[in-house]
Formats: sequence, structure tokens, C-alpha cells
Amino acid sequence: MAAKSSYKPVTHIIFDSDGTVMDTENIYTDAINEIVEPFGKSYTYEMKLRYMGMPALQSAQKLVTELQLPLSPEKYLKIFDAVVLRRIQNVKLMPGVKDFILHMHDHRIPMAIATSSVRAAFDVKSTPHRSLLPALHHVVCGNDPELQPGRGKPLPDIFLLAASRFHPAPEPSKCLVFEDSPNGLRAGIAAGMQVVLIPDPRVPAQLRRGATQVLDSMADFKPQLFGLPHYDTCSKFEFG
Ligand SMILES: O=c1[nH]cc([C@@H]2O[C@H](COP(=O)(O)O)[C@@H](O)[C@H]2O)c(=O)[nH]1
Repeated sequence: MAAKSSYKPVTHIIFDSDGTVMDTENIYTDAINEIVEPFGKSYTYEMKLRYMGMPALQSAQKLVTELQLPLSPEKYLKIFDAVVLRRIQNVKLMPGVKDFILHMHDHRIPMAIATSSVRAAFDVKSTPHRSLLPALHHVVCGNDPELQPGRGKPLPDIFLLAASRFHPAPEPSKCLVFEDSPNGLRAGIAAGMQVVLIPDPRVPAQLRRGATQVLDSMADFKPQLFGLPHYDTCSKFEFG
């Protein structure tokens, strides 16, 4: 963990979604294995480390090439979307997420999501948790018309776009990113933001480098370290 003095105060929060807010990463692993296993292939965690957080088409192109699947990336993506859709209907939130979002909302801290997931998939995943959505100022998805194709995480574009959509827009240095993936971590750093990384325990140390703080769970986050309101009181109200 970095020394306390290395944390700088922030005013805005930007969450990654998959693996950070939504507990989807095992679902993606299982879905991809379901597709590739009939071809005698497997989706290893080493591959996942490189693909997590990438926009769907980019990761489909890489996967089809790397595993030499007899499918076009577009065809693979169609199958992937169908397999994932079956599995993401009742996706759970990651530990500590609901309490943290409600607490920050109580204190009027502006929050957004920046996810490489396409909007239609995000809508399905967020349906069971729609009561939390009003706490977010906005959600930027990977197929946003203002994002250039091919410029997904680890490039900074999606975080910079998410920051620019707050009113008024903060400096990137005033935004705190929550991420789980190495690609997302690199994107947040490239955007000039501090990044709290909440990785799967299998993410190796060298891929955690540059994170402002590494946590096991969002429930362990101490907002006061970043000038955010600490958990002194219960949430004043619940949604839904
Ligand atoms: O094992 C994987 N997990 C996640 C992804 C990609 O990461 C996106 C989630 O991005 P984010 O972490 O920004 O929510 C998914 O939609 C998918 O495109 C992937 O390719 N492989």
C-alpha cells in the first residue's frame, strides 16, 4: 500500500463496471470457455489478464487470432453476446459497492461509470440494481458515439470522456478511478487520475504497478484518505 501522504484529494469518482461494480468476471471466463472448448481450446487466466477491460470487438479479434478459432471476430462476438446474455441476467454487485455508492451519494459526491461494455449489455447487467443508477451522474459505455473505435482501455479516452461529462467538468487529477483490470489501471493512469485497484488475487504484482492503492474489496476503502467524506453515519436514505 502507498504511504498516506501520496494520496491526493479528489472531488469526483469514476467506476469501472465489470469486475469492479458488477461481479461479472467469472461469468465472462465461463462464457468464453463454453465457446472455445468445443474447438479444443481454453481461455487461460494469463490471456484474461491481457483481455479484461478491452472493448468487445478488440478482444474478440485478439482471441480469435490467438486461439486460431475457425470463426470471424464478428461471428465469435455474436455467439459471445448470446452466451453472456444467458448468464448476466441476475449478476450480483461486488462487496462493499452498494454501501459506498449510497454513502457518496448522501454526501453529493459526483460519480460516473466508464465501462468498455456496450450499452445493451450494461443495461441488462444493471437491471437488478437499477435503484442505484440515480446515484450516478452518467454512464459511459464502450460503444459511446464520442469514443473512437479501437481506442479502448488501456488508452485513457473513456475516462477522459467520463470526466468531461460532469457539470462542471473536473480536472482529471480530481477524479478517482476504481478498477479491477490491468488494462483499466493503465487507462486511469494515462488519463492522469489516481486509481484504486481492487484486483482478483491472481493479478501479479507487476500488473498492479502504478496503482495509487490496492485493496481486496471496496468495503476496505477509506474515503477520508482522498479527502472524501468518511463513513461517520448511516446512509440517510435508500433508493427503490
Ligand atoms: O475475460 C474477459 N473479461 C472482460 C472482457 C472485456 O472487458 C469488457 C468489460 O470492460 P470494463 O472492465 O471496462 O467494464 C467486457 O465487455 C469485454 O469486452 C474480455 O474481453 N474478457
